Amino acid sequence: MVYPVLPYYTAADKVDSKLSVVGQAIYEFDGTNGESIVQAAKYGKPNVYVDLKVSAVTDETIDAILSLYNNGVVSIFASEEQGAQIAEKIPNARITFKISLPNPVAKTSTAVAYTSLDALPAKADENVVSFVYSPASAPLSELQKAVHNGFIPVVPSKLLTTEYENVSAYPIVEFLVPSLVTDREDGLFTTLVLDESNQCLGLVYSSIKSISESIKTQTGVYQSRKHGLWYKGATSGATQKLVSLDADCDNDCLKVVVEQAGAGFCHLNTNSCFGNLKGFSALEKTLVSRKSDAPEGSYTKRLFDDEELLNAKIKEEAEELADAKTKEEISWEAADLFYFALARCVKYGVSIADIEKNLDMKALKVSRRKGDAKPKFIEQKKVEPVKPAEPETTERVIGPNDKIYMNRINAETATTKEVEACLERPIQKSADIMSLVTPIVEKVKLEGDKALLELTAKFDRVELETPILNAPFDESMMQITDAVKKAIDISFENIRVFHEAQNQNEVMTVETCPGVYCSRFARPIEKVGCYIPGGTAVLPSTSLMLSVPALVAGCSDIIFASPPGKDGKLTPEVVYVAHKVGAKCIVLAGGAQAVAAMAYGTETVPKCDKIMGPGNQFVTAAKMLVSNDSNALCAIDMPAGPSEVLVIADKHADPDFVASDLLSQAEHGIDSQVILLAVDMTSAEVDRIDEAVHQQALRLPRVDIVRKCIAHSTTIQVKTMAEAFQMSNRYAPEHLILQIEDAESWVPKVDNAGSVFVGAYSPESCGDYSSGTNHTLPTYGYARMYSGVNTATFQKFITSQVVTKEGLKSIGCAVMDLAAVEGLDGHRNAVRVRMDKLGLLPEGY
Ligand SMILES: NC(=O)c1ccc[n+]([C@@H]2O[C@H](COP(=O)([O-])OP(=O)(O)OC[C@H]3O[C@@H](n4cnc5c(N)ncnc54)[C@H](O)[C@@H]3O)[C@@H](O)[C@H]2O)c1
Ligand SMILES: N[C@H](CO)Cc1c[nH]c[nH+]1
Ligand SMILES: [Zn+2]
Repeated sequence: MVYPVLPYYTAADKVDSKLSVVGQAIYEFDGTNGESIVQAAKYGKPNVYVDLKVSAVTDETIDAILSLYNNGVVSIFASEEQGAQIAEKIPNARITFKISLPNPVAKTSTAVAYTSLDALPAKADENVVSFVYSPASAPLSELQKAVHNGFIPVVPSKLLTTEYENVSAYPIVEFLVPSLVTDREDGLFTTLVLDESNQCLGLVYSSIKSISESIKTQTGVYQSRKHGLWYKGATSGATQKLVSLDADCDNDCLKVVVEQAGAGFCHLNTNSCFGNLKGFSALEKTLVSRKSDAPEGSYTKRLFDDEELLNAKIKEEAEELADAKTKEEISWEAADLFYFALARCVKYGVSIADIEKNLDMKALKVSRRKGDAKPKFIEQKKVEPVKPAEPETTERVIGPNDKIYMNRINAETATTKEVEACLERPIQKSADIMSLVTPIVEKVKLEGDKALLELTAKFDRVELETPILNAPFDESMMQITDAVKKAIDISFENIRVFHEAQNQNEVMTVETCPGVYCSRFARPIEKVGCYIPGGTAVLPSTSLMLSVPALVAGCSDIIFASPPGKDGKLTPEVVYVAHKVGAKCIVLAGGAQAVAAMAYGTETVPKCDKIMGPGNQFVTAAKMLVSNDSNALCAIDMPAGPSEVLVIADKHADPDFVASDLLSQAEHGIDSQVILLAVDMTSAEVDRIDEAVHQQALRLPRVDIVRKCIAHSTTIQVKTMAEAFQMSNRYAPEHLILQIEDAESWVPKVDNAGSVFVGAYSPESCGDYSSGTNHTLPTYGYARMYSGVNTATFQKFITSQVVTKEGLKSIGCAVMDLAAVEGLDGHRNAVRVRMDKLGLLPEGY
């Protein structure tokens, strides 16, 4: 049952919030005031009805009615004739037919409204909601009689709240009186108290007096069986704002909806008498309280303050939900999405009840009969506010049956901007990626192993019992074939030899002036973290590239980290290398969480002084994040992100070789990029490379990745070698391949690159695995200022000096003069006292 009175508002009436407890209202609609009805409907969130008061139902009226329905209007009260006209245009129109007695009742609707109180049927039809218009002069007793017979009186709103045309206002409670029944001896009404999300807070009792007080004060007031009237929260402070009142189907139980303040409803300080709220209501409550008093620096506070972070999380979780497949994954991802979505709602004061109201409103949507739309309506639909579309990507999509070829541009005819656009890396904006990675890093920092295990379950879809594998490693974990073992051993040795040659372990000493000896010596960094990627492909070669230089440098603790496979195990080749270099342990985790664990340490993961190694955008962003956190006290090698290659080729290059080099990097990942600078080549010559790319790509198992990478990779035709090197130096590629005549003679022109592959027989794969150079190299253009991993990456250099008496004589005055310029007398004095004792102090010092 709904509250048995329907307050009527004319266009001139002011909406009174007190009446919203009735939960419904009807507004007069003259064809022009639709917008204000929609606005009024939002006030107090009642069920909204509309009384149609137009002379004729025109197309404009229909448009306006459609808009009313679609903004949540429950039903339009209309004459039988106008109601029929509406129904003809809008198939699902919800109409309450106004029946003038003694006309026969045409039951074409689930609701009817009688236009006068006179000659009503004895009882309202149980299956139809029956309203009855009451004149302002109708005595309360007559209205109560109608209620008793099952009708809902439509009463001028003013009559319910104020003095109206010299008639005393009717207390709203009086409309409940004739309908409520109770079988209790004390005459009280059993009352359920609920919050706005329909969560039951508890069971109490009401009397007509307490209901009347409740409406008057707009708060929760009940009837205590021992203590009389009970103003909820009067002593505890846990007050209630009255939202609505209702009775159940047989009128013997009241439903009171409230907004509960303070600790909760129950005297035991729980949210409800059935314990604390759970699920959405609990989350909403927590977020609302965090919004007002989240501690500075907390994650929730950051979420509320940083719109970009919050929005990025919503998008990320939505994508993950879309990708989730199993029941567990879907519930996990949906929970994450709802959390961030609700945080955004709370930030803007939107409650779960508002969302539910919106859902109900959407369920009420109707549309015009097909083919009947008037041009004006179509235009209106066009301008309906829509969510701005995501910017469309201009990137080409290479489908499974399409030819796999690179974009092509001629630098001679293209603008500088167009060329630069082709050389832009296909990476996520750093602000976006940072906002994804920051909470991951924070979580591991705060929760240690627990977070590490949770994030591994989330991102790598594997549930582990421990995130660490400590040395000595079990033989069974490094079962590899002899051929692979031999390949690793050969590569190991070449890498060792090349990095040993770089080892500057001699003390370097220079006498800068007589008696002043300056030295520099290297010391290994003690604890080093080696990140070995394992997302789209596990890269045991990277474990060699990081740990062999660490071994050469003499680092005492070598810590590996690599994401485990779906079976929770590590690649045996990685374990074999870990064993070979004497690694202390292997962290079974990947991504930003592995980086955070090594940077801050956890219960099981040792804190590292420096983290090395390549990885995807999450890994690279996390490395940059922790290296900027002075609390982490952790350095990194460099930003080594998605692989990339730039090939400079001329007409002498073998198209198959060029294509194979481009593809060997394109297969790394969809965020990799490959660039070809074709120097003084004809279009036909470039076509041959394109053809080779297509043919070779089709034979690769990772062709799907290749397609996506090639779609944002370009061949740029340039005229001269000078132009090519200028462009390459600006791009600063991770790998530079020179497939040009007399390639070695061009090496001096290289200013910026991670590693250079010179001549037709130096494919990049050799450097990736076995030649001896390191494959962990700067990407994104960081080759302009960073070197690739080398032995020095694992060392720090300490300087020392010996200043003799003679030395003091050489530089003492210079030190004192500069200290005086800086106003640092203590510095000056440290030289002065010495020179004084030695009798070396010149006049004036
Ligand atoms: N520059 C170099 O020297 C060099 C060398 C070798 C490899 N690489 C590059 O390293 C990269 C390796 O990338 P990869 O993905 O294969 O392995 P990865 O180990 O770097 O990343 C995988 C991890 O990313 C995390 N992850 C995945 N999706 C995520 C998400 N939506 N949110 C948060 N975390 C997420 C997961 O935890 C997963 O373990 C490739 O781009 C390759 O080109 C570069
Ligand atoms: N080309 C990568 C560096 O960008 C390294 C690698 C490992 N395995 C194969 N390739
Ligand atoms: Zn590679």
